Amino acid sequence: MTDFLPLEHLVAACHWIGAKGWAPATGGNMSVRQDAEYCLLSASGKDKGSLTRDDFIQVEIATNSVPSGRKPSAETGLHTLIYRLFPQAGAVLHTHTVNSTVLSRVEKGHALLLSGYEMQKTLAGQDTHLNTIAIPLFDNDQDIDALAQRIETFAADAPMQYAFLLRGHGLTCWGKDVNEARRHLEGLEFLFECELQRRLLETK
Ligand SMILES: CSCCC(=O)C(=O)COP(=O)(O)O
Ligand SMILES: [Zn+2]
Repeated sequence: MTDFLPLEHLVAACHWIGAKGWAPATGGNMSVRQDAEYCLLSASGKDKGSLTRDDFIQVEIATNSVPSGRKPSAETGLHTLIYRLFPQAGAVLHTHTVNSTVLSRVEKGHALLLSGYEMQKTLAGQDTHLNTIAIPLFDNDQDIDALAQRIETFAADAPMQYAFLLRGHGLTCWGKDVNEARRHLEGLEFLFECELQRRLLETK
């Protein structure tokens, strides 16, 4: 994979995610779009904080087929779904943070609602704390094809932007490029921390 700058950006993002402790014990996976047909996905089962460019595997977006025969992320089907649903999505980051894991269990509804936070403006197109941002929240499933199908069905009726949460599992977010996906991840993670602390304090 020579001279593909977005992959360099993705590898740097993986190292940053690892340093933050947001992909512990091989959790998490990351990808970047190559073109309309292919993406590059992190290899399954590796420490995502120390990936190199050789740890990224080409996957066909339409079919999840892997020309090399190597083993990309077990959650490949969620990344390719995002690239199919959103032709403008250029990168996808999935993390296992404590905040997203706990908050997605504490919240019993089908979305996490965020409002009143200035940091909502870290999300593309948001220009005020007065909006309510709904991050869809899906029950986790070990059957990734079934999970992807559930998310696709939801997205057909309710346009998704930025991210979704998997209950007790983590956050999957995306952006037009690696930098935007990274900003969405950092912004959402900050908002989740605020929301968790607000809920803790307000229930005392
Ligand atoms: C080790 S955590 C369980 C699997 C998971 O949720 C994950 O994000 C990592 O899976 P991968 O196959 O991408 O390594
Ligand atoms: Zn995961």
